[in-house]
Amino acid sequence: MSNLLVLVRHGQSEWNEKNLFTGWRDPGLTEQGKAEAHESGHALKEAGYQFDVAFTSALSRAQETNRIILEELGQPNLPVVKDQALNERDYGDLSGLNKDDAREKWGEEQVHIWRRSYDIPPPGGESLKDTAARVLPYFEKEILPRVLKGERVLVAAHGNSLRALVMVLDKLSEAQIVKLNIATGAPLVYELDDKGNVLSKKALIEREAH
Ligand SMILES: O=C(O)[C@@H](CO)OP(=O)(O)O
Repeated sequence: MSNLLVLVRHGQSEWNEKNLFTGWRDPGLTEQGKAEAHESGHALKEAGYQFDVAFTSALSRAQETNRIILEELGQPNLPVVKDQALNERDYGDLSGLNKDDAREKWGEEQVHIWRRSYDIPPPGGESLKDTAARVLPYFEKEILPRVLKGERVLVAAHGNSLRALVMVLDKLSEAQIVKLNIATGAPLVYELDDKGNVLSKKALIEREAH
């Protein structure tokens, strides 16, 4: 298949499990998170996918997920490009706080706005729009040209850096992006035409997103 782009969010992290805002903090994967990464790699292998290059962020949970997937695919030595442009959104002052405690303090609606709105940043952190302003130029300069050359590309990143990408690929509005959650360890397989438009999209694993 030509023009293959697979996006995958890292498996469950230790802070996902503890329900803490994470952002640019760097916890590792839980056992469940590692299992989700293995499952992703296995599903990609079963579906016959192989890659020419993988991109990931500067954070361990995405790098570890990427490593496990490549191991499952039998491609442990694939070139991997790591860049902080693909990092999770910076959660600013919320980083390290418990999400339920934050709801009690600021209210359910305010916390949902910080987590899922397009252009309202959490205090001291990045909105999705801010995140997109670093993810998209990186995608357009470093990732998309390689996809369009026919290289098969895997991107292992984060809930919100991937929401920024999916928003553009799926042509979602600011209202639609509020409702989009990306599940951990569940590859999204895109086939793009030679201009970068989406020809097909499928989720290889159905998992509930939180
Ligand atoms: O804490 C975070 O960094 C992210 C991803 O786990 O959380 P949220 O889903 O609230 O954007």
